[in-house]
Amino acid sequence: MSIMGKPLLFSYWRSSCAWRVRIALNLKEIPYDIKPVSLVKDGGEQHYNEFRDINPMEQVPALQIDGHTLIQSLNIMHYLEETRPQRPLMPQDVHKRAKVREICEVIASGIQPLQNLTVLIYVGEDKKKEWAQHWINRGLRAVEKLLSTSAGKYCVGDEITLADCCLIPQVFNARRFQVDLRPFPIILRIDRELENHPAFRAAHPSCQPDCPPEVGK
Ligand SMILES: O=C(O)/C=C\C(=O)CC(=O)CC(=O)O
Repeated sequence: MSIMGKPLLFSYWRSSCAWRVRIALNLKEIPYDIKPVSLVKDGGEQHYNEFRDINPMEQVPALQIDGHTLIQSLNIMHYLEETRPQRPLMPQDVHKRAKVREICEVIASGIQPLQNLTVLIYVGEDKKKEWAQHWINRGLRAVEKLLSTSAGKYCVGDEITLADCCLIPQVFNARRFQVDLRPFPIILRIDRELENHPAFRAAHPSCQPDCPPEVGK
């Protein structure tokens, strides 16, 4: 694997956290390679010793870049923002910056970890759908409320930011767990706005090298 060459993203096609980073890399037009880590094969390759050395949390994503290995999707996206100023994904205005971080945190700390694979396995097959729906619903209600004052064309104003990188994969997960999205018109509008954006499209699970063929394009 290339430490000093092209960045290498340890990714899984359906991981919403790896997907956030793929969107940011694409928006910034940073060429990168993908090393798929199957979260399901043989109990999960993320638990293998070799991967634990890369990410002790045994999760994707991890990004090898500039001679460093970075973990945690928000950390990685902020690193990209700080080192690759092209196509900024944070606004200039300090209050808008706070709004972007707020929406990212609500999703990355307040929703996604509660419906993560490891948590759903722990919750058990019988309860997992109801559990995921509950926490996604609760979180998206908050996001919709926040967007009612921050959104323009996108989550915060009219420029694409890190908040959009977090929102779109979370909407996919909401659909996956059959959450009724009709109470969230702003979220749905932003999702429609971005679904065909090339950077978002290329990052979509169905366009990943490790997407199972039966899922299709
Ligand atoms: O069923 C699978 O294919 C395994 C894992 C995932 O989708 C990824 C997650 O754990 C959910 C997420 O990223 O929010």
